[in-house]
Amino acid sequence: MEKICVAIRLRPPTKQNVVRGHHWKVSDNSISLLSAAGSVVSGHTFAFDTIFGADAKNINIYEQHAKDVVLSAVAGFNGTVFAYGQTSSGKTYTMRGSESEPGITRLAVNEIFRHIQKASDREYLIRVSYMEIYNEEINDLLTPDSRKLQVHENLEKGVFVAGLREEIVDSVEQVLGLLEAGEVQRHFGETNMNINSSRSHSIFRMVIESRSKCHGGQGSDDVDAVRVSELNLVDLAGSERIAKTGAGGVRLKEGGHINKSLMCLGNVINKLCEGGAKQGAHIPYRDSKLTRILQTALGGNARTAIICTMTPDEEQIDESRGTLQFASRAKRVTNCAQVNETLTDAALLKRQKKEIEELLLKLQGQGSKPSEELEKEIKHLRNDLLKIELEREKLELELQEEKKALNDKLKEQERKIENLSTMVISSATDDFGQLSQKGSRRETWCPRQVTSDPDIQRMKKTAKEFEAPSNFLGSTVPVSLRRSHNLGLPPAFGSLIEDEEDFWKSPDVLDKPPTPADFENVADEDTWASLNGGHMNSDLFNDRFDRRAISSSASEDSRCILLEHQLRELQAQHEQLQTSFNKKELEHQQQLETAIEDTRKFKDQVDLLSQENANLEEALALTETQMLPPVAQLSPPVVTEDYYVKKLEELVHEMEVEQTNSKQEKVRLQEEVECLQDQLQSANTTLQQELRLRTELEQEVLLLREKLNSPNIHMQSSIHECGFAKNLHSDEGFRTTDEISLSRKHETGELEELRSLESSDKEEAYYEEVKTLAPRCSSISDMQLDIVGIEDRKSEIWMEQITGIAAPTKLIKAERLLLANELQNYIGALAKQDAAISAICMEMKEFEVDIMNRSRPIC
Ligand SMILES: Nc1ncnc2c1ncn2[C@@H]1O[C@H](COP(=O)(O)OP(=O)(O)OP(=O)(O)O)[C@@H](O)[C@H]1O
Repeated sequence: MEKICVAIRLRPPTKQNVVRGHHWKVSDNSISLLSAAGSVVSGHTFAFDTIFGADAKNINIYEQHAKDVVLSAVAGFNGTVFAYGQTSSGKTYTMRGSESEPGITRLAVNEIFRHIQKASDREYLIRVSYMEIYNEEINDLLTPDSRKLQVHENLEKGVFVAGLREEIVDSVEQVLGLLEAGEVQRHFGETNMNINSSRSHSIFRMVIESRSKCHGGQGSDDVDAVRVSELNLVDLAGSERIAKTGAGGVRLKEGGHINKSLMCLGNVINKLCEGGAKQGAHIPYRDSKLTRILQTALGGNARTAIICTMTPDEEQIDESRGTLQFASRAKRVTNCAQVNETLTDAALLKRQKKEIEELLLKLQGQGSKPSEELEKEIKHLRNDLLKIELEREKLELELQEEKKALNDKLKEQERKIENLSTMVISSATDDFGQLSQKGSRRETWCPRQVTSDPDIQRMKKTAKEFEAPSNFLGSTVPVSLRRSHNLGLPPAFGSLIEDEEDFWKSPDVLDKPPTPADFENVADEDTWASLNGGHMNSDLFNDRFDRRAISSSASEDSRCILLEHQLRELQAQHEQLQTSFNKKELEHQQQLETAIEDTRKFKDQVDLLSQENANLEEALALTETQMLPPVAQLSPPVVTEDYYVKKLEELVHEMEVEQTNSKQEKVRLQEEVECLQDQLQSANTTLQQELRLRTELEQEVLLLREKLNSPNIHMQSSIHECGFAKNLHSDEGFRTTDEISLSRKHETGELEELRSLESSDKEEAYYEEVKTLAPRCSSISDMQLDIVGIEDRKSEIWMEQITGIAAPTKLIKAERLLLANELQNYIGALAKQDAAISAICMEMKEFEVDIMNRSRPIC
């Protein structure tokens, strides 16, 4: 047994910098309402396990308050986390959150998948569903067309929503996708208090199934047990005051439904915290869809955490107080959570098989002792069977008793209807046919003074008429009503009385009305009230008949109408009883069937174990016979011939099974060989590819080597070319022409133009110019001067050329370095390829050996 965990979350105020009147103050784990002066308002201090202030983040709330419930759900306990509070207090903010601050739902989903991925010993299957309760109708948020779903309950599933879609999921992303899709379908709307107010309660459910990964192996007994738990993450719609939300039309209707269902939730919590569940009192889960769906979470087999959200605003003090009161009650509710583990049929069989094997082993090891154990086991099972049978009988008896009681009730109702029918008829007859005979009847049963007025006497006699029906409630003596409280008067009858009021006020009519003590034989008032459909005023009962007596035939008509009305109501009651009787009968029938089914199963188990026991005893006898000394063996065999025949047949059967198995194994091995051959072939292909790649790489390396050598040659030839050109200029007989042209160029300033030309083109341009300008040279001195200039210029150009070559040389060197690195990398890659190829070769060899081994004929 554990209590529901309740935490309070205070959202930030909606208005900043307001004048401080009454306000809430949090200190440690308690919250109090303070007046403007700062004193605590009496009766307004509430204590809780945790109170989260306005600066708390969703992650803090999850870690401290919801995480345990989520992890318990992974471990097989049912769990529910829900947010409760008035509108706009931050429920959706807490449960759904935002992109920047994910809420409890997202954090829980992440946690579950993180946990599952880490778990190495169990495997999990997760299903999710998402529904909303809108205007007291259940809609499937994952299937928009699925509306108005119904809640059902059965022994196997407990309370469930029929037709709700469940999606199997295997990743956080998939769940978040479904959540988003569901959110789109959910009903939100704008009110004065919240621009995006939830108009429905939403329930996001994760069903977590898990089982041990080593099922089928040796080890724990419970390896095949399956755990199934549910985690409900609920975002409730908030309670609202119509005056504040300004709801009208659709919003008004929604608000009504929201408030009603929250009231039902409050009622359930109230009943539970008063200890109703323990005392077996009725808990009104069925009053709303919300409480019905959350039934397990409230006082049932589940761990539950509630986050009560509230706003600190002064205008919302009443609502916040309501939330705190709800929270205080909720934290007193106790749940009884346990791991939900089920055994599949296969697992059950396996467990039993294992038990038998163990028993056999013991039998072999310890002589006859295990058979005692077996007997014990059988006894135990028989006891269980007996218990179940007893329970079934009890149920049958109960059913019969209930049937009888209902039948009796029905009969009684029928009798009453009959009586009333008779009364209706007789009253009509009395009124119109037998008025003249009334004078001869008994005066009165009322011990009071009677007037001499003939009308009044007639009235009294008519009152006796009511007393008369001898079969009224099976009594033959006069009956009256016990007056204790006023049950109200039907309007038609009321008006009748008003008409005659003056008459009754007259002191001559009656002295005093009779008191209950005046009557010895009285009928129960409730019976009378039920006969009259709860409308009869017992104070007026006696008077009614007196007044009727003196009233006209119209009042007799009213009586007829009244009786007919009662008759109709009784018939309705009768029908109701009949329906409930049928329902009860059906329920009992179902219970009976279940009990019979259980009994049958147990019987089967007992038979199985008895059979097993018999076999074991036979086997034991046989072993003992075989172990007898040779002389003893000469004595007549303990086991019959039939037994041997049976054993032989079994042996033959076993061999046949083994043969079939070995055939299947052969086929499987052949398939495996084929598969391995395929693998070999693909490995061969890979090898070919690797070899081709290797050749390519080698070629590439060669090319790179060539490339590395080539820049040297190029550089040397460039240098050589430069030197050669210099020599050429000094040796050739162009000098004069050059000198002339250059001196001319100096004169004309055209040499400057030449200098700006690219160094490679400079020489050529220079000679061209020399050729063109030569005829223009006239004096030798000029020529001599020019020769000096030309020489200087030439050496300048050569220097430029040499400097020009230095830069490419540097580049080439860098390139060479790069290429060397690249080459190194290629060589490394080549080595890796070599290693891979040798590994593949090794693997291939292993495959071949394996294939050889497997292809050997099976002995
Ligand atoms: N702790 C908080 N911190 C910051 N903002 C908050 C906090 N709680 C709520 N809010 C803001 O207040 C507004 C109303 O919150 P929310 O919609 O979660 O309220 P609600 O209780 O779900 O209301 P309803 O019942 O009407 O759906 C939102 O804009 C939300 O961002």
